Amino acid sequence: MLVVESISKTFNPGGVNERIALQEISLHLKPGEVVTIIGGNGAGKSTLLNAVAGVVPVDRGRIILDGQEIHCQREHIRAGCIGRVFQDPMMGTAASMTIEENLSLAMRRGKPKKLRRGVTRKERQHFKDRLELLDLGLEDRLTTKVGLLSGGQRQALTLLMATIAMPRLLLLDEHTAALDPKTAEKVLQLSRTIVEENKLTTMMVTHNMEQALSFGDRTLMLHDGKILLDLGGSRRKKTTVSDLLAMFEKASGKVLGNDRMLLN
Ligand SMILES: Nc1ncnc2c1ncn2[C@@H]1O[C@H](COP(=O)(O)OP(=O)(O)OP(=O)(O)O)[C@@H](O)[C@H]1O
Repeated sequence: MLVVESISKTFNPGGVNERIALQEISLHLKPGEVVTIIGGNGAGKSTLLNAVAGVVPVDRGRIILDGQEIHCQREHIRAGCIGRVFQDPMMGTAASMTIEENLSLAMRRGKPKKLRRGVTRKERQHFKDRLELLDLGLEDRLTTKVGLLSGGQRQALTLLMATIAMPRLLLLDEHTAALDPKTAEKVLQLSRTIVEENKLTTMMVTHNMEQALSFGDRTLMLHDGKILLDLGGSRRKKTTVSDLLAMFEKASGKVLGNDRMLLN
C-alpha cells in the first residue's frame, strides 16, 4: 500500500542552521493499516508526513503508494489521493466559502475539472448525510460561510473534507491538539469512526501517548529522524504509557525532559 524506502531529509544542508530531519526512514503500511506516530520535539514527525504529502521534497529515497512512485510528484497531484488534516483548524477549509462549496471542492479533488460549477441536488443530499455524522447541526447550515464556524466545527468539517473523496491515504498531523479537551475527544472519536468504517490507511501524529496506543493498530516512535520503536499486535496491546516512556529511554539512551509528550 504505502512503501517508504530509505528517505532522508536535511534542511539547510551545510549551513549554520543545518537540521537533519529524517535519516534513512523505511516504512511499510498494509492496506487499511492505521499507524500512530509519536516522538519528542523535533523528532521528524511532521517532516515525515510532509514528505509523504509532497510538501517537503526528500533528498534521497522513494515513496510508493499503491505501486506508484509518488516522491517526485508535486503536492497538488498527490493531494488527489492523499487526505490531510493539520493541527490548525483554520487550515484545510476556505473561510470565505460556504460549507457546501467547501465540500464540493473536496469531492472534486484529484478529478478532471468540469466546466459545470455549483452544487447539485444529489451532492447536497450526500453532504447533509455526511454532516449528520458530525452531530454538530451543520447539516442544516450548508450555506453558512465556514469562517463563521468554531475551531472544533471547522476541524470536524476538515476531517470530512479530507475523507469525502475516499483518499488512498489519510494523514492526521496533531489534528486535535489545538482543540479544547471535549471537542478534541469528539473529533478523535469521529476520526476513529470514519477511518474504521472506510478502512482508510492512516498515519496520525500525536503528542498524546495514550491516544497513540489506543488509536489504530500500530505505533511508531521517532527520535532524531529515525524510527526508534515500531509497536504492533499483542505487544502494543500490553504496552502502557510508562512502558512506552521506559522503551524510549532504553532505545534512545535519553530521558524525556521538558517535552509536550509528557504533558498528556
Ligand atoms: N522548514 C524547515 N526549515 C528548517 N528546519 C526545519 C524545517 N522543518 C523542520 N525543521 C527541522 O527539522 C527537524 C524535525 O522537525 P519536525 O517539525 O519534523 O519535528 P516534529 O517531530 O514534528 O516536532 P514537533 O513535535 O516539535 O512539532 C527539527 O530539527 C526542525 O527544527
